[in-house]
Amino acid sequence: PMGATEPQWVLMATGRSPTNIAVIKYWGKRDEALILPVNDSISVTLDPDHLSATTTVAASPSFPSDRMWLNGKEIALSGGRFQSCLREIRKRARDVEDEKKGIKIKKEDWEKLHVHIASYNNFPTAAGLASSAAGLACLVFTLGKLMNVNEDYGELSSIARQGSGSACRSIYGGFVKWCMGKNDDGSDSMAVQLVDESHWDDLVIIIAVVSSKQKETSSTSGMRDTVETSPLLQYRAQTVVPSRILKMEDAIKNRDFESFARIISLVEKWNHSEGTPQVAYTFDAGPNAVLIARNRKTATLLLQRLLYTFPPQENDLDSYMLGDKSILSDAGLQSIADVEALPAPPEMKAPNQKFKGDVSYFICSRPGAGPKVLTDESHALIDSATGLAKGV
Ligand SMILES: Nc1ncnc2c1ncn2[C@@H]1O[C@H](COP(=O)(O)OP(=O)(O)OP(=O)(O)O)[C@@H](O)[C@H]1O
Ligand SMILES: C[C@@](O)(CCOP(=O)(O)OP(=O)(O)O)CC(=O)O
Repeated sequence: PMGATEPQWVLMATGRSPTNIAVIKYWGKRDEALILPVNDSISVTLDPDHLSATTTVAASPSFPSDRMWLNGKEIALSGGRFQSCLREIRKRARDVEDEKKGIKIKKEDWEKLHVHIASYNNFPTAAGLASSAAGLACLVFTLGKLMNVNEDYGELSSIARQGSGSACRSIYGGFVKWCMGKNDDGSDSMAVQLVDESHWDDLVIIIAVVSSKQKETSSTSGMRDTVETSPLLQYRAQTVVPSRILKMEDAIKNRDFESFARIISLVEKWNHSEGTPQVAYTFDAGPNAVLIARNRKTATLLLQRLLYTFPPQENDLDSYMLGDKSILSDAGLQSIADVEALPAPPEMKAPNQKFKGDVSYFICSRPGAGPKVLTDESHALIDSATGLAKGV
């Protein structure tokens, strides 16, 4: 029933996708348009409760064009990456029937139907916290649901890859490997799940957000510069990464924190003084540190050290720790007074080194699950009556 005289309908789907943090980084492309990398990479997916994108996609015969709102502001969909994702999902669209709403869409109708997309990130966008990974994975996953796409997750990851490379890894939970592939058309460049989020669930991941300002250099242009100017990148891609990928896969499968931490380096002093690594750390293309503690107990000891050294600027602990706030009480830190009473860590040689205000806030997270559909209509970001983003 798509005639102009019929009452117009709006069909919607809402999904939520996690971010991921690479422990073996993707850096450098061999094909810019298809987003094909020069090396394999491995990441851990973060709990979507703490860091995720939520996206509603809507289709209606009354929409004259495709439109998108990100965090309440309309943005252009004309970019090649958004267009690739839309095109690839549309190509795979199938018949959809919603009996309750009396909507019937034939496979071939999808070519003519336009979509409205509204997305919201529950963390800062374009600040080096992989918003593009969560965002593009969520767009592809949710469009796929709306259009009843039947492809397996490998295929979806390959489409998400064309939106942003790291997005292909956010299609799965747990630990994920992006296999670079060999084919020129990118058909074998996709992500696979190594283990799900329950495999190594005592890991605690604390992100120190040093700056949530928009980065000056995007990963896209940063890695382009590296490809063009660094004679070392080839050596990394061809020699360093392949052997590390194997070691990292073994470390993950065996929950071998020592190997895992050695590969991505150490939180130097403490790990040295303990003799065996307690915490691993990694950075993406930005200033924010991602700290990975081997278990909850270690995470509380880490947090005491972090808050001793980086006390909050404002006298408010609640806004200083986002995500899983319960880590604060586990560490015995209920109030600013508790933070002020923290003793200097024994391994610290210059105990007066405190850097108030250097960290904006922390986010406490853990390995998390992959994308999912949010069926409860209250999560929808598009108003089904108007077809427009809510609250704009
Ligand atoms: N929820 C979303 N839905 C769709 N697109 C998004 C979403 N969030 C971010 N993006 C896209 O990703 C871009 C930001 O990506 P960019 O790579 O610059 O930053 P980042 O992903 O936060 O950092 P990095 O990838 O280096 O960790 C935005 O300008 C927008 O185009
Ligand atoms: C440092 C990284 O986070 C780089 C991520 O780069 P993007 O995936 O954001 O780049 P594009 O493919 O150009 O969109 C490392 C990683 O996630 O593996």
